[in-house]
Amino acid sequence: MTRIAVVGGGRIGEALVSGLLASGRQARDLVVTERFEARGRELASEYGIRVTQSIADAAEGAAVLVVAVKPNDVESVLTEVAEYQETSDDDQLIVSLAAGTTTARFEQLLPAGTAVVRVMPNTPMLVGQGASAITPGRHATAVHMDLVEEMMGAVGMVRRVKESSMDAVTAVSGSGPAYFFLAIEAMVDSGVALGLTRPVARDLAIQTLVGAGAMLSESGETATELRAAVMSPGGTTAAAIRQFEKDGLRSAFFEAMAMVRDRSAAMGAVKEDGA
Ligand SMILES: NC(=O)C1=CN([C@@H]2O[C@H](COP(=O)(O)OP(=O)(O)OC[C@H]3O[C@@H](n4cnc5c(N)ncnc54)[C@H](OP(=O)(O)O)[C@@H]3O)[C@@H](O)[C@H]2O)C=CC1
Ligand SMILES: O=C(O)[C@@H]1CCC=N1
Repeated sequence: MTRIAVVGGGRIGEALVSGLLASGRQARDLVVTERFEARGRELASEYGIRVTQSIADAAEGAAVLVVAVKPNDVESVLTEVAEYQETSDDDQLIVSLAAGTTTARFEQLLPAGTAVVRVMPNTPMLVGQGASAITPGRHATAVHMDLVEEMMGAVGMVRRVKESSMDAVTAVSGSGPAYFFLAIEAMVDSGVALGLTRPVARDLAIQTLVGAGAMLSESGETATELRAAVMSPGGTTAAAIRQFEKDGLRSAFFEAMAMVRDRSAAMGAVKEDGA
């Protein structure tokens, strides 16, 4: 099976590894590079995978090299990857999970002709429920895209998009889990303020999100139709929705997600001097 090296064993690197193992991929086909030694030991013992501090060590024999470090660390990681590729016969497919960073930026930092596929994943891939968008760099072929689609498809759903859509994808699904986590925090606190115990408020709020999500994905009805079905005329839900609209919840989403788009675009700018 295709050997995958993941550079960066943080939250998203772990989510990918965990999701891939749960989907049936063998631990011997995965290797992680993590510079923080204690974190590396934690991942090795939790998942039974090989963890190394050396990028070259992980890259050797891997068909795919996934870059799962913070955007600020991408340049130093790719410098090491480029050094490795220039001294070896391997020509791995490079898969970027980094927000904002364009395939052009990756190509600038890697040997000429390197195949790059950019992915915007999200953390629910940890439990096989991820949502990813993928887009090819200039040298990625249909075979490379199929390979990445299969890899990310093992941990959730995948859509192919144009690279110009990646900032919007980040606003919807990349950052999206955090919006729902925030909503749950607020619902639990509010339930407690209204007299529920915290465990009861928590269980009810979480199952409500899970159930609503299942209805959205399985019923074939739109969010608007499903919301209307909860809102009895003149009833309790209508009172809540009226207050949310009065407080600008809908426009808060528009503004917050435009902020994500702008932040992602600013991180992605290709350096003019090619440095
Ligand atoms: N978290 C999320 O929900 C999502 C994140 N992403 C993207 O994924 C990437 C990673 O994010 P996230 O996992 O949250 O970040 P983390 O900080 O949790 O993980 C990054 C990890 O990479 C390690 N690292 C950095 N440089 C190297 C190196 N040279 N060699 C080996 N390991 C290295 C870091 O070590 P150290 O701690 O020592 O710095 C850290 O453990 C980012 O680019 C982000 O934009 C994309 C979609 C969703
Ligand atoms: O917050 C971030 O920058 C990353 C990208 C999408 C989700 N987390």
